[in-house]
Amino acid sequence: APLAGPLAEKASILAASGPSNVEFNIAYSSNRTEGLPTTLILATGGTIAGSSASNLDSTTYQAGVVGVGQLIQAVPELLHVSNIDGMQVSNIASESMPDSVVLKLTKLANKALCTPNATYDGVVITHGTDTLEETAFTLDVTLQCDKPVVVVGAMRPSTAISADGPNNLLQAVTTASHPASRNRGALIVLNDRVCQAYYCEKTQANAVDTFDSPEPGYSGALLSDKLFYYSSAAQPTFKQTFDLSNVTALPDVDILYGYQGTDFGLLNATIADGAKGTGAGSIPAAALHDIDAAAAKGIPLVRSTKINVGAAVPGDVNYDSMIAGGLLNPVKSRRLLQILLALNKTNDEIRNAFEGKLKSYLSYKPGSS
Ligand SMILES: NC(=O)C[C@H](N)C(=O)O
Repeated sequence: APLAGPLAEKASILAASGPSNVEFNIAYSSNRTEGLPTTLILATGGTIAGSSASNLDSTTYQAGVVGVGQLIQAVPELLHVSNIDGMQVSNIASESMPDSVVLKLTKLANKALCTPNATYDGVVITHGTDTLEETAFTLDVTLQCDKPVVVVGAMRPSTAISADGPNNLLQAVTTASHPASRNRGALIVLNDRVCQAYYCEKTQANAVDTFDSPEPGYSGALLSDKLFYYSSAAQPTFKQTFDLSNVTALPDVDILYGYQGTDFGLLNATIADGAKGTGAGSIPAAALHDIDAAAAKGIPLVRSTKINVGAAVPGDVNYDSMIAGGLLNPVKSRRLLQILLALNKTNDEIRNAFEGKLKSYLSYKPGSS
């Protein structure tokens, strides 16, 4: 049925924000202070822009209500740190974030930061937290220069007692406009921590202390309003970057979740429905026949672990028709597979992009160079 009411309005915002339209449509521009860096805020919605009639409500509010100008003006301290422009890219809960808007975000960020006459020093993306790691990962592997993109959200809506959005936004702009943030790819900043987008995940559904990358750890932190990093700039070992400037759409890739009693009829259904690739974890033996058949048709299948921490390791003979996602969780594996398919990579190139570097570590022989 056609959408009605507020949802119809949101759907029309999304329709207007297709990837071919990557002009800066600046809704808010601060007075310029000479000598300060300049940050572009790309607002997409989420709880950071959420609102509720009750200041006690942190769970059943409406996400994606407050506009970018209001978000910025609620934190005048931002203007002591950076000159600010703000653009409203969408205003939705992140569980409704379409691939087209994520593709648009990466194009806007690259245009703002990486073109020869780029005037911005950093980009901040305000985003719902439920799928924030997917957008942040996509930005991380598609950014074409060493300037920072910082993705930020909030766990409490703007109307809540002790809303976390304003301070998170200030910390995000502080991070995006700081020279020490260069050459670190995309970063996620919430709750006084700076986390590398490649590894960072949402780990708690409700609490403000939720984004973490438990094994690699945080890159930096904010003490009051001051940023520091634990180490000099470094990129994740397994990260590769890709140029999406000529890509107009990301292909369909579905995720199938493995559990006791998994119905792998879904695998065939999703392929029949046009999926160009799928992801899964360790696989029930009963599904292997269908998996091998799908792989034989040339459909790349990536298996990645649903456990937050750890790796799907290449070289497992039980699953040799599948590609191992390594350290990437299912949603990040999906994004990487979409990007590789959008760039028309062959299945061997896709396998190599997922497995190559981890395999070279696993095949290391002491004494070899
Ligand atoms: N805290 C949040 O932002 C959750 C919200 N459902 C969203 O992702 O948009």
